[in-house]
Amino acid sequence: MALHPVLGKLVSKRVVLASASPRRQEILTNVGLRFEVVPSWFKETLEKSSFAAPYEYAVETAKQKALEVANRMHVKHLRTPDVVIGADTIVSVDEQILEKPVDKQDAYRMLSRLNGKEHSVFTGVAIIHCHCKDNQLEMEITDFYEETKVKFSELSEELLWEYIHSGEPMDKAGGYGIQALGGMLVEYVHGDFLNVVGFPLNHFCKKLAELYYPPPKHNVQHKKYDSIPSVDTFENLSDGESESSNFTEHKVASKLDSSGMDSSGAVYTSGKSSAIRTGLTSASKLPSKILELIDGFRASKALFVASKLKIFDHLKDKGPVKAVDIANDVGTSVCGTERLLDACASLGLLEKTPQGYSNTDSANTFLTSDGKYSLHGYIIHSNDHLWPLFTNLESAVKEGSRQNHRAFGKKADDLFKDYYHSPEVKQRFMAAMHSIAHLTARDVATAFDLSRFKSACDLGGCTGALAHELVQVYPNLKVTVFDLPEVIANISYFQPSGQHTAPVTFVSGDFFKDNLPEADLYILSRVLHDWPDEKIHVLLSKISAVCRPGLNVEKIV
Ligand SMILES: Cc1cn([C@@H]2O[C@H](COP(=O)(O)OP(=O)(O)OP(=O)(O)O)[C@@H](O)[C@H]2O)c(=O)[nH]c1=O
Repeated sequence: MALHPVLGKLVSKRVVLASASPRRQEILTNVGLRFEVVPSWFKETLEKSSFAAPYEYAVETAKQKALEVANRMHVKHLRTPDVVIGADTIVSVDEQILEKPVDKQDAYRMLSRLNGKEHSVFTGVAIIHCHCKDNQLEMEITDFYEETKVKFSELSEELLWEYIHSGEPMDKAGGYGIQALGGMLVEYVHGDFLNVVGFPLNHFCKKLAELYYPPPKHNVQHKKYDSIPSVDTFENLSDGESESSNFTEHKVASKLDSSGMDSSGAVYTSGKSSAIRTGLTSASKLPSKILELIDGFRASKALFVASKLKIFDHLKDKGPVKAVDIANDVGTSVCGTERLLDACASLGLLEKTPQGYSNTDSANTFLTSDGKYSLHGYIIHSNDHLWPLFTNLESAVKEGSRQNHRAFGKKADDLFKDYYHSPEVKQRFMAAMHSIAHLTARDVATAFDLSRFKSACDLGGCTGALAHELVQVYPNLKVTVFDLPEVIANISYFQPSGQHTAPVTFVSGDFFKDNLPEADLYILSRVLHDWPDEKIHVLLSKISAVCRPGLNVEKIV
């Protein structure tokens, strides 16, 4: 594929995406780019009237976002990245710039302006190459923008409000997301679709091609790339030609050698430049997805162990702490702890400074055990339960059976009896289900329009995390959580505090044996995968028998 050679140039670099936009992360991940995400703290408050054209505002904002991250990482974390990418997407209509709406009324104002008209979406992008010289940060900034024209159909007030109530507009420039429900509002798109979504991938690759494969000096005016050069063009470029650039193939190769990526040794240890020249061995061919899969378990295990040792709890609300102090408090070896902490820092879970280690924002939010959005329970379940099972995956494939006997020394005839046989395992399992359900509940609840349903039954709904979110999103919905008596007896610990619990009721029973509570909508979330086909058939038949004719059934699995 033609784009890979140029993205391959980034393989050995520490690339940072200075953006919190999940769409940008997805667009770049989808093409195999490996990067850290460090959202920028730059406030998007530049004076719009001081820019001659809307795109200049987007480019400057993108640049400021990237500069803020590059400087912060250099100064605060002593982790100077090689490349920082910043982006800013704006919508422009009638010479006005629209960014993300601040509330529903603002979204309505924006969508009304776009209604029935053509507008432009501009994304400004900044690519900053960083070098650290004598502890000084040196930066080379490249920026560009891309424009895409989008036309909205004539839309009724009712439709606009329905769209606004879906929640989709709120984190999107212009108040719409073309990639999801907002796509239904759009009559045509002229230009790069991904530019509207938040990142002009094609233009980005062209820029990288210009940077990494600059035209030879004697021929500058003839060798401007109008489009992304083909693979052949890249492979024909000799090392000598590339040496004229700061970003040479040679540098890529030597970095890969020294970084200890021994799994690629066959490619890179046969001599730096010759390795690059032979067909198989271009940096573009580095199978980064495969390497990630090979090494992925180490990263998971580092996270699991740090969570198990409650290192993120230990660092919560503290300034930097030295490895030796953490080791003393946790009761672990100093050398082992230091290595684990370093691994966590390189995985972006901790920050490391000469003063010691501290939690990143996302560690504080997701990895401490008592946070509102803590994933601690799910991590511990993954470590204590799923890890030993997956270790026996080979036997599971060969034998076609569960591996509980190998992993835990006893057969699992009924998975849930197994979970609930001891209070400790039950608590762990419920905490795991609660943490992942709580975190994803809002997305699940808003992925469907469930407003026509008056009552719902969440079968196997455990602690009610999804149920509580559903009644928030659909105030007219009453939700019953149906789960085993052992579960229902233990739910109080997980209930949200405050007023909003009234429409959720808990009923205990076994959904294979007992009558199901009456409801317009039945939800099976994280349930079906646990059971063999015969059991699923029993369950779905029971649901089908109690479903009332005339009401649609949504399936959330
Ligand atoms: C028009 C449109 C925009 N977006 C999103 O709108 C945000 C723009 O805001 P931003 O300020 O450029 O970025 P951000 O989300 O605040 O992140 P950051 O880079 O950290 O400032 C980005 O998310 C884009 O995907 C869509 O997802 N779909 C669309 O059709």
